[in-house]
Amino acid sequence: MTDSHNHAIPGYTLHRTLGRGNTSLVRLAVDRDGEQVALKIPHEETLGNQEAAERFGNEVRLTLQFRHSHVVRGYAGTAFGPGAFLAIRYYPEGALNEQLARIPGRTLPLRGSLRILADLASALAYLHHLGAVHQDLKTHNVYVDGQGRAALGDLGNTYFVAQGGQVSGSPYYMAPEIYHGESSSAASDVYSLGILMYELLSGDRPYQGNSYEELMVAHMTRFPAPLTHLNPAVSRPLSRLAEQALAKRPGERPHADAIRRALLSDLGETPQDEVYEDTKKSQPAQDVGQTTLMGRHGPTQTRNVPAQAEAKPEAQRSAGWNPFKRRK
Ligand SMILES: Nc1ncnc2c1ncn2[C@@H]1O[C@H](COP(=O)(O)OP(=O)(O)OP(=O)(O)O)[C@@H](O)[C@H]1O
Repeated sequence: MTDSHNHAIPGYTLHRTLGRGNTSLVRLAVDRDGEQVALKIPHEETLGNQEAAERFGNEVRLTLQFRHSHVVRGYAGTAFGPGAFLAIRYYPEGALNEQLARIPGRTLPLRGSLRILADLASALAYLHHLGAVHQDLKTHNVYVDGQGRAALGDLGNTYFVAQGGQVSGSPYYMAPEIYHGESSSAASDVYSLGILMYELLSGDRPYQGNSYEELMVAHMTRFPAPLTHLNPAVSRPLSRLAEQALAKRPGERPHADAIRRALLSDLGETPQDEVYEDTKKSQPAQDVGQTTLMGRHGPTQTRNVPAQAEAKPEAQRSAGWNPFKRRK
């Protein structure tokens, strides 16, 4: 597409293209230790657009800052400038939407779905514990490894609630209050998790529409059938929680950790309290003026980068209709 993808990135040997998103090209690469990584390299258009460049910079910093087994692990990165990149764990199967597209009927075995959902609920509980919201939970941003364990990726729209941030989301997964123009919150992430629970456990997203407006009306006014009616293998308590996750009012939704516990119970496991690795909670994205380049074994180098711009008021939704496309 552009030159920005072809420049060398010190320390990496670039191999084939894994995928192309709106923001970046993703290449398979091998690092100095001979390990495979996925390298996200922003498009030239991304670097040339302040808002898009900030979103990429935000993804770099938060991915390197967060430490959780179900958040895609970041190894190294440069947040801004012509050498910007992000090295993350490589998932040979690609994103979950791509994995599902290869399966007849787009349905995983029940235990596989429960495990993925439990891992994602765990990732959300971690972000919410830190005071952050993800804003874009969907199968496109979920990566599953060979053991069937899931990690949440694409932190470009993630922000710390106390700092404020730009509201975003994908129409299929967006909570009613986001359609209303309100701020996102832990509860709006939980709503997206509720949509994903229906998608993975019943085989279909609960709300459909042929336009942004139709989908908005569906999210605001309709109620899906209980999950246990659509898939009798789902327990009643879990089914109830999925319905509560889709409550129209954010205050009526459960916490992500309650959903994690119910999912583990359906897997026949006794849920334990989660213990979090020490994440640099004191460095929310807007305050960080440096990007730390991390090796696999810790920080190796720092570079100055501009601090992120002030949070902007809500922007217009995108003109083109794509129910998976982020609302920016
Ligand atoms: N860690 C990874 N391992 C393997 N493949 C990956 C990985 N990350 C991304 N990909 C591939 O690259 C594609 C594009 O990635 P992604 O959607 O994150 O791009 P983006 O431009 O940053 O995102 P967006 O389109 O939301 O702005 C994915 O659909 C997937 O096929």
